[in-house]
Parts: sequence; C-alpha cells; structure tokens
Amino acid sequence: MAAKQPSEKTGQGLKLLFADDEQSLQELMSLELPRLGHTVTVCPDGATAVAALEKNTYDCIIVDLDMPGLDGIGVIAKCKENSPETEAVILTGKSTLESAIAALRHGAFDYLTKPCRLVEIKALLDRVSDKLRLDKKCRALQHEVKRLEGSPELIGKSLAMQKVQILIEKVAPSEATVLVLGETGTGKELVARAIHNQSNRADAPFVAINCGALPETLIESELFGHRKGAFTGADDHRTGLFEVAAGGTIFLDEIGELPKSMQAKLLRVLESKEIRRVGENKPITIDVRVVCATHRNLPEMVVEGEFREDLMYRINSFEIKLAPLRERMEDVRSLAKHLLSRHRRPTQSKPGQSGAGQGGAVQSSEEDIAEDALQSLMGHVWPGNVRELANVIEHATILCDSGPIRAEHLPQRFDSRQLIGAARNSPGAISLRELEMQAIHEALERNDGSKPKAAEQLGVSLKTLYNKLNQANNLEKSA
Ligand SMILES: Nc1ncnc2c1ncn2[C@@H]1O[C@H](COP(=O)(O)OP(=O)(O)OP(=O)(O)O)[C@@H](O)[C@H]1O
Repeated sequence: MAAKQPSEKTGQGLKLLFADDEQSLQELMSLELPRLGHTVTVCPDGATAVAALEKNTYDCIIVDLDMPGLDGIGVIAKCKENSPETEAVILTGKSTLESAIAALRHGAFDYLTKPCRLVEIKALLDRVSDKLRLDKKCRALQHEVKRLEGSPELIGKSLAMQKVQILIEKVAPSEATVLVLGETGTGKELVARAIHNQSNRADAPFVAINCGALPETLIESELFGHRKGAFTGADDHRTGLFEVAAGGTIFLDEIGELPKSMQAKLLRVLESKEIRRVGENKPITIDVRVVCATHRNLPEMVVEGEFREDLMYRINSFEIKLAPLRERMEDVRSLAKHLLSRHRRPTQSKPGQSGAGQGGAVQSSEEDIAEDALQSLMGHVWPGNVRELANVIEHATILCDSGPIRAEHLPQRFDSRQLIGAARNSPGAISLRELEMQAIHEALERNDGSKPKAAEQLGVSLKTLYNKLNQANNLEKSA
C-alpha cells in the first residue's frame, strides 16, 4: 500500500497543518483555508502529521482529537517537542470538559467542537495570528532592551566586587527583601538584576521603577494600579507594576525619595503581601520579590523624620553596599574594556579582534584602549562612578573612528586632569580656586547642566554652588 502523502495548498498568512481522518473535512480545509489566506498541509492521520512536522515547521496545527493510530494529543506533544512556539488547535467531536482540559494541558491554544463553522475557524486563526505577531514583537523588544541595557554581567575583580558577587549568590535563591546601597552610578540596578537573574524567579518579569522620578500623585497608581474613574484622568483600568511583576521581582530604585504617605502604603503591602488598586476595596494577593536601592543615608533620614523607621527595617533585611569606583580603581581597566564592547560597532574593531558578545555587543580586546587613555582613566576620581565611566567611553567611541581609543578621544576634562596632574608636580601652577572650578564644571557637564544634581555629587549645598559660580563670574568680570 502506498504511504499516505500530505497535500499542500498555498496562500498567504499562517503556515498551517491540518490533520483529520474525515475525508470530507480534508477536502473542505484544503479549499477553504487557502481562501482565508493561509498555506495548509492536509494530513489524513496522526502519523502523517508527525512525519510532516519532522520536515517542516508550522505557525499553527489544527488536529482532530480522535484519529486512528496517533491521536491529536499525541501529535501536539510531538509538535511541541520540536517546535514549542507552534500553536495547536484541537478539533473534537465530544465537547467534554475532560478532552478540552487534556488538550489545553498539552499546550493547545484552544479547541473547536465539530461540526465547526468556517467563521469560527477564521476567528480562531485571527487570534492565533495576533498572538504570533505579538510574540514576535515581544521577542524583538526583548532583544532591543537587552541590546540597550548591555550585558547584565557585573564586572570587577576587586575585593569589594568579589564580596558583592558572593552576597548576590547567597541571597538570590532566598525570598529576602534586599536593600542595595551605594552612590549614584555604582551599579545598584545591575545588582538588583543579578539577584533576579540568579533567583528562582528568573523566568518571570523584572520590573524597575524609580521612586524619585514620578510625581507623588501618580506613584500609587503606577505601583498598585487603578480602577477606571478612580480619579480625574483615570480613563481606563490600569494594572500596577506590582501586578506586572507577578512571580518575579520589583526593583524600587531611589526608595529614599518615596513620599511619606506612600511609605505607609508600601509597608502595608510588604507586610500583607496584598495590594489594593486605587479606587478598589478588594485586595489582590501578590507574589513579588522586592529589591530596593538608595544612595541616601536611610538611618539619617529616619532621625530627621523623612523616612519611616519600620519601613527601613522591613526593607533592609539583607543589605548589599557597593563601594564607589574611586575605592576600587583596579576595576577601572576591566570596566572600561567591558563598556567599550557595548558601543564598538563590529566595523570599528580590527579584523580578527572581535567576536559577537551578549546582546549583539562586540567584545573589546586589550589593544582597543591605548595605555595613555587607560592611564588618564586611572587618574580620575569618578564622582559619577561607573555610569560616568560608561559616558566617557561612549564619548570616546564617537570620536575614535578606528584603532584603539587614545587619550585624545577622552572628554576635554581629562585634559584638565593632566593639567591637574602637572599642577600636582609643580605646586603653584594652578590655584585651589581653579581646581574647585574645574571640579564644578566637570560635575555640571556630567549632569547635563543640572545644578541641583551637580551640587549633590560635589557634596555641597545648592546655595554654595551658586555662590562659587557667582564668585568666579565676578572675578572674570573684574579681570
Ligand atoms: N560592575 C559593573 N559591571 C558592568 N557594568 C556596570 C557595573 N556597575 C555599573 N555598571 C554600568 O553602569 C551604569 C550605571 O549602573 P546602574 O544604573 O546599575 O547604577 P545605579 O547605582 O543604579 O545608578 P543610580 O543611583 O543613578 O540609579 C549602567 O550602564 C551599568 O550597566
């Protein structure tokens, strides 16, 4: 007896496999599915379907539950083994709960009860198309996010970083709430991501929110969601970030900036593991791990009445403190090379020097940064920490068309650094006031001209910063 052969009819849209032992249905589908714009391979039984699945991949398979030999569930199981992203639809003559549950348990997208109308098949395939389109979009976005975030790898072999790595390894598998401390740009978010990635929650979402970046009126609805009409402007229901992070980790960055009213609400959520959407009374149970971070001194904030003591104790059950970059200068070299691999396009590297790294990045090699540039980087105090270093490297890659990055490709303030170095060697060549002004200009440059941020980084009040700038202006005018 000749082996049964699948027949294929082409169209556009989804690539489908249809398997059913009823000949009338085979004929109907080989005619109608291409009319709906899809390509279809029609199989008369389960074994033929599996043979076709071994040769091709399909967007969606539609299989009869009861077929002689291998049944529909068997076909789906085989299909998912080889191609988990293929969607499956079960056709069943018996609309029993058991068969529907069995199909869904085996990863079917949905099921249809025979006799099914063409409009039902069309509506279902439209849903499959939408899902596949969204899946693809989601994968593309994940890829883009990964590329923009760079490698989640924490670089640094200094003793301080080794200790941090050990703490992350130890705390990640637990459910402990972690508080990450450190100056701005030291890598607090990266640590939070590492905790998530090394935890049992790694496959669920990691959601980061900067508590200082949202107006007080919006934080509650951003975190917990709201019901339509809960307040003026709430035109739709909104899911809060705690719900978005379900099963995963929420990272509350700049927790010290959380307004007092929200601190009380957050404490309640952490204690009860329940949230209430704004405008709703019904609590929703949540399963989310919380990691917080701040560059502020929380105990001091508690003394000054700016931060709730009970919340501080609730979030700091496990602390990880990141040392500023100036205290682990031995990491600058490896960090600079790692950060360079984020920006270097393959064409910028010499042939044979590079290989594709994570997120499309290209690994940088020894010669990608010349010794004079490395020495300049090693001579800097890095008030903006690793983020500042990342910006400096980005600046250099823009200026350096080919070959290794040299000192001349670094931002201008690194010239002044050499000046400062020279001044150190010949006292009197540069005044204290000039040094101070250089530090102020560097801080302003790093913070895109923001005086409050520059003042914070320099450790002076905003008023002092204005006074220094005014004095310098007056001196310039009188000179
Ligand atoms: N150890 C590290 N290895 C590799 N990259 C790092 C490291 N530390 C920081 N970075 C990079 O430096 C930049 C700043 O890091 P991150 O955002 O985690 O700092 P932060 O402390 O959370 O900053 P902020 O306080 O401003 O929120 C990011 O691009 C991050 O990838």
